[in-house]
Amino acid sequence: MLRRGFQLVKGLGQITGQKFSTGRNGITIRPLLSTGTQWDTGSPFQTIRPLTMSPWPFSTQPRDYSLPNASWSEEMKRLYDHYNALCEVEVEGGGKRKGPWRRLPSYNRTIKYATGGRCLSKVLQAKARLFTRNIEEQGAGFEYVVFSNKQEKRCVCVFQAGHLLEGPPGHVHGGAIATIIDSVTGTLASYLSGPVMTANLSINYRSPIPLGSVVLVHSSLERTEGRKTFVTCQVTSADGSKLHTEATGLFVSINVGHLFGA
Ligand SMILES: CCCCCCCCCCCC(=O)SCCNC(=O)CCNC(=O)[C@H](O)C(C)(C)COP(=O)(O)OP(=O)(O)OC[C@H]1O[C@@H](n2cnc3c(N)ncnc32)[C@H](O)[C@@H]1OP(=O)(O)O
Repeated sequence: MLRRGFQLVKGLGQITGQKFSTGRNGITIRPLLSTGTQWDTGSPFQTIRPLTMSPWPFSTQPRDYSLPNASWSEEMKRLYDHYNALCEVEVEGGGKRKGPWRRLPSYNRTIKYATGGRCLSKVLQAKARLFTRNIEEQGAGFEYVVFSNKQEKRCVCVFQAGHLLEGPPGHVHGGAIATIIDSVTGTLASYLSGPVMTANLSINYRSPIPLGSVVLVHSSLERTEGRKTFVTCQVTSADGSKLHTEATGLFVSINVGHLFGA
């Protein structure tokens, strides 16, 4: 029992990136370090609330996949530069200040404890990767960067679809399009409403997306109703002249304990 308790504490330290002090019997007393966003995970860790979550609970510095890499086409880089420039505005006297847009960093891992109320096995902990960031070869899968505008409650994603995302010959698979739409709308919903899960995604495919092309995924808040966040989404060609896909999404706010079986 004590041994199990110690394992839970050790595991929790891995989630939160914190060190916990232990008493003579190896029982947790209090966190030694407390920074970052507070997340109440519910059971099975009720004895050591309040929990705090560091932004990155792993020891090595993660790669930010939203930054340009060698696989990005000229079009992708141009659009990145365009939206990146909107993240800062010039002020009188020559300085700059933050603009209305933000580039959202993007990593290939989430927290180690993710499902079913149980700790993931060590193998899963080590191997789990975010679905959209799990292809090592640059440019082969999902290359994308999301910019958000909190004031206007919308975001735009610049998305370059790599050769491993083929569905119909020479064009992007519908499931891959659904994936990027879920990611972008989900990012907007969680940016505006905190932790959410996709409850419903409704997609109309209007025209195929050529493999290797760069498209824009626009997402806007439609409305919120209690725990429900409704968003809309349009995927267009880079110049906006062609509508490829449109979608609506419903995201339901969750207590993070939902993911831990609480
Ligand atoms: C920057 C960081 C980035 C992070 C960026 C990460 C981006 C990736 C985003 C990926 C997101 C995913 O893929 S998430 C993975 C796919 N999704 C899932 O696996 C979700 C599985 N479903 C669930 O866990 C659950 O059903 C929930 C959480 C969705 C809802 O369950 P619940 O919490 O018990 O809530 P419940 O009472 O059922 O519903 C609450 C309200 O929503 C309504 N509601 C619930 N489901 C539906 C539905 N399908 N269609 C219509 N309405 C619905 C209910 O009628 C109710 O309305 P009312 O009575 O209040 O009016």
